[in-house]
Amino acid sequence: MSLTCCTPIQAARPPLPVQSLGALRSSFADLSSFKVHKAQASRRRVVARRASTAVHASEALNLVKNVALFFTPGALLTAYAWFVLGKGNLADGLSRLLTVLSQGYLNPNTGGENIPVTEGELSDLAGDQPLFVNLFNFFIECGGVYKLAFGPKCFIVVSDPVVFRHILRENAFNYDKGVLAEILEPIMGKGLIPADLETWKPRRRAIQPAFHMAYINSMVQMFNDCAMKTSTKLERLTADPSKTAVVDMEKEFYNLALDIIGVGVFNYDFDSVNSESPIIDAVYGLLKECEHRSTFYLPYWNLPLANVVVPRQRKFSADIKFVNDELDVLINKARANRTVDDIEALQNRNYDEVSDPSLLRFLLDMRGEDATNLQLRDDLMTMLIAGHETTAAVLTWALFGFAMHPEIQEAVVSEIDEILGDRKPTYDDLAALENTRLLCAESLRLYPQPPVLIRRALEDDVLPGGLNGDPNGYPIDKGTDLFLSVWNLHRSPYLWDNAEEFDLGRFKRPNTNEDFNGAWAGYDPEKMGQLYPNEYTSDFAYVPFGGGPRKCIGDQFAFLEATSALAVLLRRYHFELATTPEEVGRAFGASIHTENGLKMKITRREGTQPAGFSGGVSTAAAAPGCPAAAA
Ligand code: HEM
Repeated sequence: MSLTCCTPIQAARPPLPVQSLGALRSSFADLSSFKVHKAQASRRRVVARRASTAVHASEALNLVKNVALFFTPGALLTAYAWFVLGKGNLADGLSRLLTVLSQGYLNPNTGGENIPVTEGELSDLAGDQPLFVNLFNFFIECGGVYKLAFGPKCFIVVSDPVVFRHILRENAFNYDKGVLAEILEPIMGKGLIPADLETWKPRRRAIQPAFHMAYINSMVQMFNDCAMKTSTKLERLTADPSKTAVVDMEKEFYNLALDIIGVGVFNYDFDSVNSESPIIDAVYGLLKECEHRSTFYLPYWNLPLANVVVPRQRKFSADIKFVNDELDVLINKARANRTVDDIEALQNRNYDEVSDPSLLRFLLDMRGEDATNLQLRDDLMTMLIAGHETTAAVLTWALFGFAMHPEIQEAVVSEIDEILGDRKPTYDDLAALENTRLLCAESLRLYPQPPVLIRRALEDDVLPGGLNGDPNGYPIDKGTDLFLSVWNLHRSPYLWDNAEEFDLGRFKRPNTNEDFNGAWAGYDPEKMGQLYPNEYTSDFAYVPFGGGPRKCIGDQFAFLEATSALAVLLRRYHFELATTPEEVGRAFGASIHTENGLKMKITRREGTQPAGFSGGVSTAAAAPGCPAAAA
């Protein structure tokens, strides 16, 4: 790799462990065509240039295909972009021009004159790797806080736990979701994730109590029943012992997670594990569009007529209308059966007897909560999207990590056999499955979803310098856009031993780095009172669910869901990778989920019960929408 460090601050940084370097070399081998120039200017600057003109040409072609379609005086503007705006290739010129036109400003001032700068063109980043993977390289080169000045926009990239803590918790209300809110607003409206602070505060206060203990317990029963539905499907697929069943488990996890979130949020059974339907198509269309918008460089969908002329935007308009109409029907139906009560009374209901335990029901029944249909729809849509792909990704990567490590398989499966057998797990059982939980936790460390959190400063602020940064901190201006790279944080060689390694025991060991001079408290497993290691146990070095007031509201829901699904499936089946690990790894690099799926050879484990639970632990009725598990 030709990237080198040059500044005094970087030279003072501890050398990378050999293992990390090896892994970095292989992970980022294709970045070796980057060339770094060292500049001794007062402002440190790293200029990266991509050498391959072939890549430039194909990127340019793709971008032109995407934008020229609707950009009416295309030829004129292309020429303007390329020749008048100057440097880079055609794609770079178009990127600058379109962003200027659609967002109305050029190179906003981000303050932070003393922040190391990584500067280049859009095409420098648009290689085979997604943006967040490239950002790791620049982190190693420039430090825990640096400016990314590629194309027309400038972001500050954060990879340091002390700075994460400042932005997410200590000065959290100085930041909103910025670019992310702009991207998600057409889909989630004013739902919790994109909401401005004024909208967010009362909605968070209203929704938080809905995730109470009785609800979570009732959800655990539903998770088990839905996971059993997947197990029953695998039983069918493995029925013929003369044939090896190869199943795309990523797809199965996406279906399972969709069924679960539908029931948990609005008591709607998509039944996507077993069937296909227009509503499932439309929801998947929206999820794909969310991914597309959050990873595409140019917000072309904001341009006039984009939703008429661009086929994928036409499909998006149709999908969102379809899903919104369905949600309206569900909300109106639930509204018609409203039985209003105080929060405490609602939380103390006997959930074994409640036919509709969903969040929607709780929000409608809560006294004093008179959210409009529009606000409820935004909240439901947000949770549908926030709770689906994220959980499916954890399951996919946990199974990948499991399949890759025989010693992990042994530790996880023997624990499930011992604690559960074929019994239906309760909350306490899932809490006792330490190895299965740590399997999920380690997957979330190496493959965090989302890999980057986005913020915009509402007022001027001073960011802490972090490890080896400026001891006086970094002043930033109001309006500054920030990428908080969870990916970098979770793989940081300054925070984790053998950071690139999938290690089930990692979160059982304490960990610290004295170079922080006490500014970072390190990781302490003794603090782990909850189901999973989090921002408190790691002092903001491990934040798969974010941290501070805007932390994920569904963290327990998701963690229990993933643990339950793995417990049910790993007990009953052997899973063996049907493709090479490199293929899976490469696919991950190309997308936020695996591109070719996670193909697994599946065989039944003898002596287990694949199509039902045994042993009478749970007395809970089967969750609505999911089949009653055999007792
Ligand atoms: C493994 C699964 C999940 C992961 C990794 C995850 C991750 C996250 C992260 C990192 C955030 C913070 C975003 C930020 O600070 O910008 C967040 C927020 C959020 N998540 Fe999750 N999430 C998961 C599952 C869920 C589920 C199941 C639900 C709902 C049932 C949910 C609902 C939300 C909501 C509503 C927010 C916004 C919270 C707020 O701003 O107040 N998430 N999630």
